[in-house]
Amino acid sequence: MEVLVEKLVPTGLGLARSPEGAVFVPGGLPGERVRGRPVRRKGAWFLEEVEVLSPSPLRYPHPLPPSADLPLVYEAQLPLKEGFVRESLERIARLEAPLEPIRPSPRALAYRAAAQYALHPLGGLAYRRPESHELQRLDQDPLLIEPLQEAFRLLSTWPLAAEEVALRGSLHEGKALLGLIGGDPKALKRAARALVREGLEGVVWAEPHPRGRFRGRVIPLAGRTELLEDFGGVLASVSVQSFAQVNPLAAGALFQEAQALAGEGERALELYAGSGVLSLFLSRGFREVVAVEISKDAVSRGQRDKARLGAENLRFHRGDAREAARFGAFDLVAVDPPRAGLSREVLEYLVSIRPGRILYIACDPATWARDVGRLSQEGYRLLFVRPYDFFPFTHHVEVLSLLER
Ligand SMILES: C[S@@+](CC[C@H](N)C(=O)[O-])C[C@H]1O[C@@H](n2cnc3c(N)ncnc32)[C@H](O)[C@@H]1O
Repeated sequence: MEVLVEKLVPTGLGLARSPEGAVFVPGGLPGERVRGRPVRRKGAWFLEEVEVLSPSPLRYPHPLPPSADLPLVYEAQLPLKEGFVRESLERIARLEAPLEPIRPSPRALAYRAAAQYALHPLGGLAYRRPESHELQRLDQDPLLIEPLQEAFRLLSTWPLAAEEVALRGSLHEGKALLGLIGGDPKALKRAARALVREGLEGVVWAEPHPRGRFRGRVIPLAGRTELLEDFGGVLASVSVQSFAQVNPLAAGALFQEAQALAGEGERALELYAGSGVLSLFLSRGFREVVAVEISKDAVSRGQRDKARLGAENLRFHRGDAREAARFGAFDLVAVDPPRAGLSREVLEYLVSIRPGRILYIACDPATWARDVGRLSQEGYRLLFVRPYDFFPFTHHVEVLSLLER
């Protein structure tokens, strides 16, 4: 089938029309004629084995990793991402709020401070296609920050008897940590020590787990387990084991603007707080801040960051955001949930305590729009929305927003 890609939809797929109806085109850019094999999945048509017949003049001309699903010159990515947020708001929340201009990533390349790869059995790092066992060997990843580019080169020369690697770097320290997932930790110890001698700052081993990386046992093998990173002027810890923002420069700018929007008050709550970097910002303007996070590693890093920075008025609670009701009422609640958005319980909690302001940071515009739509039915007004580009060369877009009742 041959079609013309008309636009990109918020999931990053190209959209084209055919005599059979709408067709989604992975990797197709607006204005491109493409050819591929139509496949019907979940009631929609998708093109597979896509061949671009007439490339867009805006197509990025240099190599990118397979995970980069928006291969456009940087300036052309930004209006598309802004459009994804506006479209989600209008179509899902049925709201027309003024959108602040998207804030570009301070770096279009070399911005990723965290990444995961499969290890190729013949050595080197590889990309595993979603829902497939097929491995594609990679010889570089220009999206990685410099210390991770070095780690990438080092790992390309060492065959390692593990299944996957997770990398975390720090721009502030100029260093990199490695997580080896799978294999035998005893057998990997010598390699881990050698990798530290070659320049990595630390190596941990993690047991593969069906529910995701770092859900099982984690054993430090050599060197350090944490680094310090600068997020908008706040020095906070990062590790391979638990969430920290992938693009520290872009996230730092978002946290600064979030703090300005949050202003001052008595009590603030952050749900889905990670190691509490945003809470550290909020602790400057609120008498008391409570940070709720489910990951043990993130909470223990947060506790140490809090002690090092002297944020006496910040309190961590390790637990599920659904338990928030036990902490009472707050002037401001900040949420930064995973892609699934807020759970029903968290929405019910917000509606019941009715904080004056809700600061909502989102990594998925569709679930954010769903939640914002629900909150607007409960009397909240969407006062501020700004898309942020945390992930150049991918369709992903972050949203900073403020609701007020
Ligand atoms: C998008 S991250 C945001 C972290 C933090 N705000 C930051 O910027 O570093 C989402 C966080 O929510 C946590 N999380 C996921 N489900 C949770 C739940 N049900 N209750 C509490 N935390 C949860 C994850 O462990 C992760 O740290």
